[in-house]
Amino acid sequence: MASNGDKQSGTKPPPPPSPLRNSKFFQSNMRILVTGGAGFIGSHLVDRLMENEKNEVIVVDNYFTGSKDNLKKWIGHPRFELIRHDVTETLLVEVDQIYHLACPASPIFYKHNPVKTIKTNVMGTLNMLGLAKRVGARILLTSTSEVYGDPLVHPQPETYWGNVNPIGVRSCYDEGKRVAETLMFDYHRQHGIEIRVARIFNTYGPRMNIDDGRVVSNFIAQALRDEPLTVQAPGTQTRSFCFVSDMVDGLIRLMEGEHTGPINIGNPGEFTMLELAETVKELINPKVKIISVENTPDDPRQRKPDITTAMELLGWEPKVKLREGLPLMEEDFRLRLGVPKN
Ligand SMILES: O=C(O)[C@H]1O[C@H](OP(=O)(O)OP(=O)(O)OC[C@H]2O[C@@H](n3ccc(=O)[nH]c3=O)[C@H](O)[C@@H]2O)[C@H](O)[C@@H](O)[C@@H]1O
Repeated sequence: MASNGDKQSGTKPPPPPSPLRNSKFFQSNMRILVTGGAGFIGSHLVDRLMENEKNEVIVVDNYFTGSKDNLKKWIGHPRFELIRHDVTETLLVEVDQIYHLACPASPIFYKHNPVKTIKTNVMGTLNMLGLAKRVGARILLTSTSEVYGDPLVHPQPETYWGNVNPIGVRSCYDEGKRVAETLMFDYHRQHGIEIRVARIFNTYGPRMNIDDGRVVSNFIAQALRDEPLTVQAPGTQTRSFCFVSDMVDGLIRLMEGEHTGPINIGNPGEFTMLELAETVKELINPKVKIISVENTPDDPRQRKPDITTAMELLGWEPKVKLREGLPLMEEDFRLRLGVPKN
């Protein structure tokens, strides 16, 4: 299919991996770099990668939205290394795989410093591609469903080119990720880099920043604090929420598989924001009020992944339903907010 650029003609063979890989005398582990590894999805990915004793994991993070707390169980582990580093600067490390996640992902954070957000997407991705080229590593970019903008096609397949405002307040993120995808495919075609591109749809789970402004974290924190659930108008806008363990499973399958992507990774269960608020109210705090508040510009009106490609090429589909995932996140938020269950 057209969206799987690995079949393109004219692609150069990939740069050779380190000679140590073929050494008869030295059996080294697989070295994996995770940028943004102290963040929400990144830290869950690190947990999964560390479970495999053949992996050494290097995390780089600038801690803008990530936190060392998310990785505390690995600090000091002989197969783990944590580096404070901003991906807009070059990085020289010897690795076999790069999971490139670094970028603020919550709208309030990425809009806080839009110039830095687009620099992270453009220069950060260029730097990681430069590294992949130098050391012959395979690189996976976590792109986003935001590349579809306010989609006119529903659900969104990878072949849809999107409906994005290039000069809006979300563009630093949406267009930033679109350029990052372009860079990935240009490096693949021009330099033979082994690439993987995932388009992540809204993801939730334990370790999300409590006050990061995203809808699931907002509603759960509000329900636990006995504050009204703030549904941004009109409330009929939809999203599809993927539990973080499913997301990590999809990312690893993509990295280990044979397809460049882009591939949508998300849960096709679609909910309006009003439905989500009602579900959180029912599951967590039936006494809480639901109120309507003003929305922000360019908010996509509907979003749902078409995951046919992920099912066919990766044998992947999400397992955790929203009603199963919300209580797991509630448990984590209760611990962090100090609100015990009655
Ligand atoms: O996962 C994705 O695909 C992308 O979605 C997010 O963007 P968005 O879907 O707008 O995420 P939220 O800020 O959680 O908003 C979702 C919906 O909930 C609504 N919302 C948000 C917060 C709130 O308190 N109440 C509320 O009704 C928003 O208006 C929006 O319609 C972020 O841009 C990225 O994390 C990510 O790449």
